[in-house]
Amino acid sequence: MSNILAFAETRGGELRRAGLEAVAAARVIADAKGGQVHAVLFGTAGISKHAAALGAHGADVVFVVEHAGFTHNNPEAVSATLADKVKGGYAGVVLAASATGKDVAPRVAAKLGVPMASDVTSLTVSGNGITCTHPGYTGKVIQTVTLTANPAVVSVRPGAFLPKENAKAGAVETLAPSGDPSASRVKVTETAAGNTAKLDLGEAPVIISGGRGLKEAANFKLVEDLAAAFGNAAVGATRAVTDDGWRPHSDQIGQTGRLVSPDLYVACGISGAIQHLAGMRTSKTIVAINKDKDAPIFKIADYGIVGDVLTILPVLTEAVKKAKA
Ligand SMILES: Cc1cc2nc3c(=O)[nH]c(=O)nc-3n(C[C@H](O)[C@H](O)[C@H](O)COP(=O)(O)OP(=O)(O)OC[C@H]3O[C@@H](n4cnc5c(N)ncnc54)[C@H](O)[C@@H]3O)c2cc1C
Repeated sequence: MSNILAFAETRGGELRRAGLEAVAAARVIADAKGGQVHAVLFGTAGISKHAAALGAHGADVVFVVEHAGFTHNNPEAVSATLADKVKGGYAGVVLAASATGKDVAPRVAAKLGVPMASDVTSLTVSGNGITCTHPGYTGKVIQTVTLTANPAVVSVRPGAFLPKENAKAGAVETLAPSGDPSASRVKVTETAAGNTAKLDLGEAPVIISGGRGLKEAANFKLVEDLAAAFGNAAVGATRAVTDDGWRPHSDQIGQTGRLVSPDLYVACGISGAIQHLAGMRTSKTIVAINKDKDAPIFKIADYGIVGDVLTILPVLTEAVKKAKA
C-alpha cells in the first residue's frame, strides 16, 4: 500500500499542466514510500493519446477511463471512479487545487471518509504521515498539517510542484468507470472557453500583474508588452482593476480570484492587500514596483523597485528583450 494515485486533469480533450503537476506531487510521496505513481485519465474516445506524456512525466501506470459521459468535467463520476480505485489499495490520491480539482477532491475524500489537505504547496513523508504546508486564513499564515489518515487525499496548488520529465514510458491500462457516467446528477452541459490564445494563469511560469497604480485600462499595454517580451508570461490583475472593468474577471488573482505560484510574479502598481497576497504569496520569486516605499507588497517581495510603474515598465521590457535576443 505505498502506491499513489494522481488525477490527470484534462480540459476539452487536452491534458492540462495541472495533471502533470499532480503526478509530480504524487511522485514525491511515492518515492519516499518506495511505491509507484498511477495516473487516471478520464475522457472520451482518443483520450489515451495523453498516456505517453503522463508516463514521460513520472506515471508508472496510466489508467485510461474512456466514456462519452466525460466530454465535460463530470465530478460525480470522476470522484466515484477515483475513490473506488483508491480503495483497491493505494496510500493516497493527489489532485490539483484547480477549479476542476476543487470540485472533485472533496468528493473523493467524502466517499473515502477521510480528511484532506487542500491547496498544498510543499509536502514531505515521515513514517505513516504526510506533512503538508498550505496557506491559511486568506494567506495570512502558512499552516503545516500532517495527514495520518489512510488513504491520504491531497490537492496541490497550481505551480507549486513542477512536472519533471523522465526517460521512462508508463504502462497503459484501461479502467471501467464506476457506475454510468451519463447518469450523474451533476451535468456540465457546456464549457465556455475564455481567450484561448492567452496563457492560462495557473500554468504560466511568469505572471506580470497590474493594479490600480497603472492609472487607466490603456496602460495595461505596458504590462502586456513586458509579458510578451518574456514570451512565457500571462497577465494578471487585482480585484480593484477587474471591478473597474480594466481587465476581465478571469485575470483576477487573490482570495476571490485565481491562486497562483509561478516561478516569477511581477506586481506592477499593486498595494499588496491581504486578499491579493492570498492568491500569489507562494510565488517563487516576487518583484514589486510601487511608488510608495511603504506599500505592503514590499514586505513579501524578493526584489522591490520604488518608482513610477509607467516609466519603469518600458525600461524593464527593453531589458528583457535585450536579454532574450
Ligand atoms: C472579501 C474581499 C475579497 C477580495 N478579493 C480580492 C482578490 O481576490 N484579489 C485582489 O486583488 N483584491 C481583492 N480584494 C480587494 C483588496 O482588498 C484590494 O482592494 C485590492 O487588491 C487593491 O488593488 P490594487 O493594489 O490594484 O489597488 P490599491 O490598493 O489602490 O493600490 C494601488 C497601488 O499602486 C501604487 N501606485 C499608484 N500610482 C503608482 C505609480 N504611478 N507607480 C507605481 N505605483 C503606483 C500605490 O502606491 C498603491 O500601493 C478583496 C476585498 C474583499 C473585501
